[in-house]
Amino acid sequence: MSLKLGVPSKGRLMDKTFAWFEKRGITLSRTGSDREYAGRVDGIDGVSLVLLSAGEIPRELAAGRLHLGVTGTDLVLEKLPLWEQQVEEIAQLGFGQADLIIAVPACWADVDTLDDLDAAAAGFRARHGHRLRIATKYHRLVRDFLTDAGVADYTLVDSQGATEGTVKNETAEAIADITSTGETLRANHLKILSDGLILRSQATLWRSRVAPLNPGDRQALELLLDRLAR
Ligand SMILES: Nc1ncnc2c1ncn2[C@@H]1O[C@H](COP(=O)(O)OP(=O)(O)OP(=O)(O)O)[C@@H](O)[C@H]1O
Ligand SMILES: O=P(O)(O)OC[C@H]1O[C@H](OP(=O)(O)OP(=O)(O)O)[C@H](O)[C@@H]1O
Repeated sequence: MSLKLGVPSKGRLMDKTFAWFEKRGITLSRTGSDREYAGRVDGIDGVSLVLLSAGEIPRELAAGRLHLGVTGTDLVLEKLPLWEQQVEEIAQLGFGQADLIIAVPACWADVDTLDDLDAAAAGFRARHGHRLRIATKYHRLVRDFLTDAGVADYTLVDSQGATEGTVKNETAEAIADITSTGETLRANHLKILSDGLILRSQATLWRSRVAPLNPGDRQALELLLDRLAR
């Protein structure tokens, strides 16, 4: 057995995570072919690298199959309702910053706030006979946020990618998604509600509170955390 560290298997989070560990004297690398999801850890003993989807890391930490994992705050809070009992935040890594927001068509001149959205939703239902649709993959976070804001007359439609396109494609009237530069929103003629910020997210190193640790794992964990804290 060894201490299992989960890291996103591709894209911006993987590269920046590798660089973050490298700066602290721990080399993470992919081994084998480009398509083989195998990796290794150099610079510390007793730690193995698990490459997997950023979206699956919260579940693996909560199930205790990973001891440590790097993924965004947004994904942990969305996927783990009891996240504080299941994982502990070890370090915010200073990259992968993105805001989870609610956006509507830029041409909706009368809708700039959540109250406006609430009013528009009631009018929409009266006119169209069905509820205003909000496309998102962040179902739990969006529902909780809108409940707190007193917005009720809407329905969520699932969108696992290219969410900003759903409005043009007429499968939703509004969206809730992450934005970083804002370019995707602008390109799709959407505007953020002035009070529509649900969450600020960034890549974070998490520790599972439930993963079993044998004495060797415990030693490796202490050593690793000590190295990362320097
Ligand atoms: N444009 C962006 N800028 C910065 N961070 C982003 C951006 N888009 C996504 N992220 C962050 O990256 C993390 C992974 O996002 P996402 O689930 O979209 O991954 P993915 O690349 O689609 O990977 P996978 O499909 O394998 O899960 C999330 O925590 C998210 O907040
Ligand atoms: O504000 P911006 O800098 O334009 O970035 C925001 C975009 O980045 C993410 O998409 P990603 O590239 O992960 O693709 P996806 O649509 O498949 O989620 C996110 O879902 C937005 O669409």
